[in-house]
Amino acid sequence: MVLAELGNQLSAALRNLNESTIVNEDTINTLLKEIGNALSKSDVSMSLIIQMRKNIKEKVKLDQIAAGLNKRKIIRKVVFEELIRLVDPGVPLWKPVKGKSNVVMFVGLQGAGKTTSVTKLAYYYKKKGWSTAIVCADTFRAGAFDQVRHNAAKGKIQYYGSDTEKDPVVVAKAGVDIFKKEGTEIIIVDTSGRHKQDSELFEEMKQIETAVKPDNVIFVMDSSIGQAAYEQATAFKNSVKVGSIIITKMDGNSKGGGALSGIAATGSPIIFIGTGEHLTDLDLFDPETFVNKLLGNGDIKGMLEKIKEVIPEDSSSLKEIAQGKFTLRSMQQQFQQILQLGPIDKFVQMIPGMSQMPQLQGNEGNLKLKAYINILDSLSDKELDGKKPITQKRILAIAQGAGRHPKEVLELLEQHKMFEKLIGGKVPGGMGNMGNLLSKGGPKGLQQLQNMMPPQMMKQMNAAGGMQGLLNSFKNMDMSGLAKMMGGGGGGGNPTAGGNNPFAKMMNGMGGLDLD
Ligand SMILES: Nc1nc2c(ncn2[C@@H]2O[C@H](COP(=O)(O)OP(=O)(O)OP(=O)(O)O)[C@@H](O)[C@H]2O)c(=O)[nH]1
Repeated sequence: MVLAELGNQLSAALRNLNESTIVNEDTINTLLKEIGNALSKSDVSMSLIIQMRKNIKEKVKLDQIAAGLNKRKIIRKVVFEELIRLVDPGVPLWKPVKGKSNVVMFVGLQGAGKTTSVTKLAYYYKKKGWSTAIVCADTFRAGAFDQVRHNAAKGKIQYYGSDTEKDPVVVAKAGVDIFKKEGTEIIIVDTSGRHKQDSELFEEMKQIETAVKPDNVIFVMDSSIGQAAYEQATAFKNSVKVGSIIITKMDGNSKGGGALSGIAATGSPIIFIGTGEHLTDLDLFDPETFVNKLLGNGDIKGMLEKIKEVIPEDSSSLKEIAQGKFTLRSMQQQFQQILQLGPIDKFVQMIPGMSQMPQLQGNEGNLKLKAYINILDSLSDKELDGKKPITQKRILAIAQGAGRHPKEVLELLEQHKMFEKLIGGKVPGGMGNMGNLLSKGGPKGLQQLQNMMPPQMMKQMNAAGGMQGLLNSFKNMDMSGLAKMMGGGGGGGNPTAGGNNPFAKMMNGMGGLDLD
């Protein structure tokens, strides 16, 4: 993950603060030094670091903190606020207006990820019910229009471009006019990549801006840009009215701090981050969530949003779950929905403390899920609905039909039995009531789910058996181990172990949702 190293070092600095026996000026100076070093190693510009250290110093006045107040907590809060300030210039986010044409122009350095992000953004709004279109005004790079054509086709998005017209201003204006006339709500203009030194290309960019009068100019920045970020971003800001930022390739391993300096240079807020090459690899940016993830505190908000996106409130499997039933068909439906969450590894990273686990790279969870879906697809309707038992002979036939090992079929059936028990409320501390929450309440139910999460989640997670075991459970889709570890009691363990532990309940609840 980009900025992972920075996150580790900042977390370590804050841990040192927690572990220090006394808190005095020396403690603060040491902390500031460690934070400064971490930021500097990640390519954050020196002027930003100096400013941040000054701000922290000014806000933390040890001699003015009343006796009895927790100094460490106050310092941590100030550091957190200042980290947020690094990624949040405090400017309101641009929001398109429904029912009118909103023109968005993309600018950025060559290869920053503009064309990819243009399609992702168009797709994002399309999925939310907006009419969207792409205009390719990159007449400079050979193949740019083909790339737009190809990407747009993938997302079934309207597009405009020209194979013959060489003047990008003409193409941009013509495309925007056409889509405006059609009443398209989001019209995104992709422009060619340019470098600070390309004065001609910068002039051309200004002309496109004048011609299409964008409601928002989005500056696309590659997270690996490094120290050059500030200067480059300033050059763009001085030429066109940069209103928002998208940082791309956040799924990579770059240091990432340079991009943070780019934010300061433009004074514009980040609206999205690119987290992969696929159409859906675009995440809304929320400064607080970002810093929480950076410090390994997880992203519960994002996790709930994702669940809300893929599990419809009227899902028949949720209705069944609410009634304490869980058939293999429900399991099949839920697995399919979970796959829509994207890579499971990414999802798991939203859980506190797991964002920086190197073991989470890869796609094993999804492969397992797909294997299970293959097996479930080989079942007959009666078997899926629990109207016919699955015999030994059938297990062999199902395995053959799905192209999987019979052991995996057995494993799946065992998992199903365990979920069935949990959902049926046969396991104390199980998820009987979770199905209700989610199926009846929809988003409200999710809110309740969120409320059930204890603040000391991380502590409990560690106390409950350690990260590695938990991680393995996630990766192996082994809910029984996970439930046991959380004190829940699935899969033949002590069924009463869950007690009133809310975290155990939550994990059991997730078991019912097949999030693992
Ligand atoms: N891993 C990853 N790759 C990305 C992301 N965004 C873009 N890319 C890749 O980055 C490369 C360049 O992306 P483009 O969208 O072509 O970049 P561009 O800014 O339009 O390029 P020019 O038109 O030449 O300026 C492509 O290989 C993309 O697949 C991202 O968020 N993550």
